[in-house]
Amino acid sequence: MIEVRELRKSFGQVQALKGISFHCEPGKVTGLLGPNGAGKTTTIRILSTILKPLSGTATVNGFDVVRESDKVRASLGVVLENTGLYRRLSGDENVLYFADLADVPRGEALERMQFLYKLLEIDYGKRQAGTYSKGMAQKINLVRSVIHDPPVLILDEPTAGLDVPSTVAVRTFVEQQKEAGKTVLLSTHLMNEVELLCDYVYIINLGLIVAEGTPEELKKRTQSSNLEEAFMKVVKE
Ligand SMILES: Nc1ncnc2c1ncn2[C@@H]1O[C@H](COP(=O)(O)OP(=O)(O)OP(=O)(O)O)[C@@H](O)[C@H]1O
Repeated sequence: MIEVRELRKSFGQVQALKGISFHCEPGKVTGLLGPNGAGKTTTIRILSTILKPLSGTATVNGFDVVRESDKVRASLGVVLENTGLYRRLSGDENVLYFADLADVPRGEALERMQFLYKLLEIDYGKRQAGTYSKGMAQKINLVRSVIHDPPVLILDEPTAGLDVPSTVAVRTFVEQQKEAGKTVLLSTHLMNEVELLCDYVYIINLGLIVAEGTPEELKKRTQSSNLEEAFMKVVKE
């Protein structure tokens, strides 16, 4: 579960978040959509405890992102476009290093790693991460993000710059996490991704939530034949 209430954040004169509220439920994929500069990354950085809000509250798995940041981090898997893998380590070593940091027993970590490798068709875990293509690295990054089996998963543009097979792998992963009952927050610019994956969507613009609903509701409300059109109408308003 993620609960965000009246979250505000400024960078100097720029009001990146002007009091946004939303929530994400277990077993659902919630989309956070918005044009460039809308405030999506700022929101995700606050939820990941990298940034502190100016005011308002946010909880992840019931823990406050400011007062209980350790518990929030333990509850969270975060996938960013930049994978940040250690290039000199193999994929396996990257994954297991994270498992160690999260105090996951080795047997459990290996079992989970093998399950996810199979799901994502990873057969290159023994190779140095520095030799991976972007898609290969992102798939290892997905495994690493959930090796501690967190109840909440946040993905920021997880398919940016990936080819079709890698994009499909990311989607398979998101669907599996949803089926496993995880709370998933997905930030993306890709409307077909939203249509395929998201149960509920919040559209953010200029630091405010300007619309919310299921993809179907948003299309209906804006009398649009597709989500891209609905998005454009909402953002222009
Ligand atoms: N560290 C920072 N210093 C100054 N301004 C910032 C900083 N981080 C974000 N901003 C500003 O805050 C606003 C929201 O930015 P944010 O990165 O959250 O948007 P976004 O929705 O993630 O955009 P994109 O889709 O381009 O990634 C923008 O006006 C941005 O320029």
